[in-house]
Amino acid sequence: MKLPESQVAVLNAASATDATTIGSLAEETGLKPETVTQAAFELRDDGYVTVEEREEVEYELTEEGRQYVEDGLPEVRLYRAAVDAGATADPVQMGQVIGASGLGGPEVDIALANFGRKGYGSIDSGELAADADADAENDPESTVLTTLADGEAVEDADEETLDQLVSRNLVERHEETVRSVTLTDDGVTLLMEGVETAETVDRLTPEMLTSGEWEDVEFTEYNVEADAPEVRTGKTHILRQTADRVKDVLVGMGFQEMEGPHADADFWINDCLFMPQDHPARTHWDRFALDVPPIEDVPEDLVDRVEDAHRNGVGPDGDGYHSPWSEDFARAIALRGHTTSLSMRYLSGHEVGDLESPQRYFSVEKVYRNDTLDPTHLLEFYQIEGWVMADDLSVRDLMGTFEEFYEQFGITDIQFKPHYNPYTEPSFELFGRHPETGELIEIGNSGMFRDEVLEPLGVECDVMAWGLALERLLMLMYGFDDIRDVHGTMSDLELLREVEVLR
Ligand SMILES: N[C@@H](Cc1ccccc1)C(=O)O
Repeated sequence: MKLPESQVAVLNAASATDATTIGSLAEETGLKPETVTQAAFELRDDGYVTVEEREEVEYELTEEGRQYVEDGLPEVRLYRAAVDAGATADPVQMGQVIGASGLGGPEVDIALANFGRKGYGSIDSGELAADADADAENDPESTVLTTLADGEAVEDADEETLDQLVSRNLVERHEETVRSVTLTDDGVTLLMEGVETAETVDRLTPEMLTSGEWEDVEFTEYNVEADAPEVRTGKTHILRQTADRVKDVLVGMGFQEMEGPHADADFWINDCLFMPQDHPARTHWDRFALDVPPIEDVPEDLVDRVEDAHRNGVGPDGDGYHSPWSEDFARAIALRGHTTSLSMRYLSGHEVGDLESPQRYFSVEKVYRNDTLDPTHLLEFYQIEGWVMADDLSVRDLMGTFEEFYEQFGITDIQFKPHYNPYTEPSFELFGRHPETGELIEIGNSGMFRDEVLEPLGVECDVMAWGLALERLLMLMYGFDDIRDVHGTMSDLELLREVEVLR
């Protein structure tokens, strides 16, 4: 019988009476663990060995854990110093105990937090009292750390202590699948009958192609189940990937990209949009105001026209808001709550000069809102802003554009709901169905800019516009139901590492 070299090596190294781990087989044969695993699976498929799998948990000291094995846990050192200072009898000034303990830097906070948690004593108005009955010399966490440092197994240690050490980042927990190989009767028979090494080739090379050797060699079969080393390279976050894809799609639809400041004048964020200065969204509740000098660079004549629109409206039947309007208020700086500020900058001619119809512009940029965090709201998110300027636009154009856009992401059942914005008429909210929960979720807001917006800007044709949430698009594409899984400090790293990139 002829078998590939690695299989022959594994057969010879395996035993019929004891299960041998892939690790020991790799050591004995001098082959890589993944090669041994592959050979073992192939032999198993032919009935010559059995492969047993077991999940094993291993614990390893971290750098900090190792440090504490040498120096003692900070809370234990604090307790010793407290006992020496007589804090078991009467409370002692905390500063004195800390000084005597030799603890410094972040260790002090660590010591204090764990001192209290473990019941070694208490701290009250700057004084530290130690509990005389506490047994800091037999601290279970210290014991586990020393056991690990001695290279001994900690399987018997209390689960809670291990969890605590892992959460303190003193110990790392590794879980792995350990496979062991045992010869079957057929395997033993095969060995007794004798096996020879077959020359198999595991990859095709350019040399083999040119020499024609490929025609005669025997190729190793692929085993897609074989363990391969896990490679964790850096990769682009799916939010960024999706943002890039959105940009590509919009560029493909003939749009140009807008750029502009994250911190901007209220003038561009709100006033140009005919948002009354006493609008609820303009109060400090929603807005991240910045304590910086007001903007200087705004065209005076535009400020006048915008003020006039607010006070008197536009057109012969125009009517303004009859509410206060102040230029200082307009010039104050805040983090933009939407990127419609960019649309205003571009439509006014302030960024790239006066624009001739038709035009299409977009941005995929961050916006900031003082919202309450929940599964669908973050304090900052990405908005897909866009507008089309043309001589004669209708709601059908708006809807058609969204259908065309979302279709590129596999989303074909967009729904529209009439809405109100101070700056568009008519206005529509967009909804899409969440692929997992089946719920309709809001994915954007849109409309045709009103004359009160366009006239001061000097735009004489129609403009349809929108702001779509990139994170919501992501939810529809990937089925996430909590946006905090992909964005921010609570993100689920495993999910981000493993999520398949949809193209
Ligand atoms: N600014 C709106 C989106 C929008 C932009 C342009 C026109 C209409 C709506 C929002 O943030 O919800």
